[in-house]
Amino acid sequence: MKRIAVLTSGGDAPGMNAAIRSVVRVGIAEGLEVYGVEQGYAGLIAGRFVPMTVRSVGGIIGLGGTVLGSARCPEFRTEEGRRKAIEQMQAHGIDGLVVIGGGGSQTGSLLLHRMGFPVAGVASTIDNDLYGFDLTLGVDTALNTALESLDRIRSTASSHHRAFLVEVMGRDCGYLALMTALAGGAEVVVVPEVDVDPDAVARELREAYERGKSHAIVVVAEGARYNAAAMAEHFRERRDEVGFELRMTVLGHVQRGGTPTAFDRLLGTRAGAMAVKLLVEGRHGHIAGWLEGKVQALPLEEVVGKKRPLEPDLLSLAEVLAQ
Ligand SMILES: Nc1ncnc2c1ncn2[C@@H]1O[C@H](COP(=O)(O)OP(=O)(O)O)[C@@H](O)[C@H]1O
Ligand SMILES: O=P(O)(O)OC[C@H]1O[C@](O)(COP(=O)(O)O)[C@@H](O)[C@@H]1O
Ligand SMILES: [Mg+2]
Repeated sequence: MKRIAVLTSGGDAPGMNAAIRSVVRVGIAEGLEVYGVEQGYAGLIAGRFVPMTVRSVGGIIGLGGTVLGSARCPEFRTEEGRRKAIEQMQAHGIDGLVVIGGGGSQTGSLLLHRMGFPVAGVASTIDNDLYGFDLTLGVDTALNTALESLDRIRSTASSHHRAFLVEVMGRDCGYLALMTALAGGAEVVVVPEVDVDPDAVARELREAYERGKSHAIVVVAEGARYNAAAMAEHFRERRDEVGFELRMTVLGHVQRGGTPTAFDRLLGTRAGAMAVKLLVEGRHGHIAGWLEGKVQALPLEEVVGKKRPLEPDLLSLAEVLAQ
């Protein structure tokens, strides 16, 4: 292997820049030429390769987002699109690819691997929905950001004796919501993995009100059957059942931006380094991520296409603690 490329794909995640920096510098230290691909798979298909030097990644370790840019690329979902991507890499003499991204991106990288192109992944998404890993790159920062917002909401909720519906990201995975609720001391958490009746949520709020709580926080995952807006709409005509006056905050992309935590910088750094080693050592079709207290590689075949379960114990713990 002489020349590798690195791209970031899907929703950006804090720590991606640390991973890019690590891929570039470890790759160069291994004697490889390293190219960055702009805008994820869209840039791969269009041949947007930029030669990287040790200097091109100077000063980026603490930056949120991704200096390479990211994209969602429908064309890459087609075999034709993936063939074009491989042709572009061959035309540029690239013989290995590091894909920094989440479940969708790694589905794409597995398909490249099956087409015979050497790939290595870095498990990266704020959703923490990748099967097989304990934590993906960006989750720690996103969780801390959501938590900071929740703390701010709680103080104003308490002053006004209100209940808040706080919606957090995670696509169809409830991990961020559950952990935000647990770490933020929320009264109720609503995740996509459990079908929650909004009337049951109203009852819980009412009980909290009658117990004399000064506020109540419901953390709602965006992918739940009733997201925050749907839940608020459901409660609109039932204010008396809830007790508290109600407000809603959708945290949205705030959770995806900002400076990566120490954990995410270190995870990006170590997983990026491992991805390069995987390519160099010929362990193609693997993905590096955080598992059991260290960075480990798993075969993409074992990771892609499976659903990461939520820990049921933590769901019941959140319920017990919400007294
Ligand atoms: N089933 C698939 N087959 C091929 N490529 C895919 C597939 N799913 C996603 N991708 C590619 O990966 C990109 C990012 O996926 P997405 O699900 O949006 O983000 P993430 O990788 O963060 O989960 C998509 O825009 C598409 O180009
Ligand atoms: O940025 P967009 O395109 O609005 O997408 C929002 C989605 O991206 C995420 O922030 C991250 O998801 P991915 O890591 O799968 O890209 C989800 O939590 C959210 O549902
Ligand atoms: Mg995803």
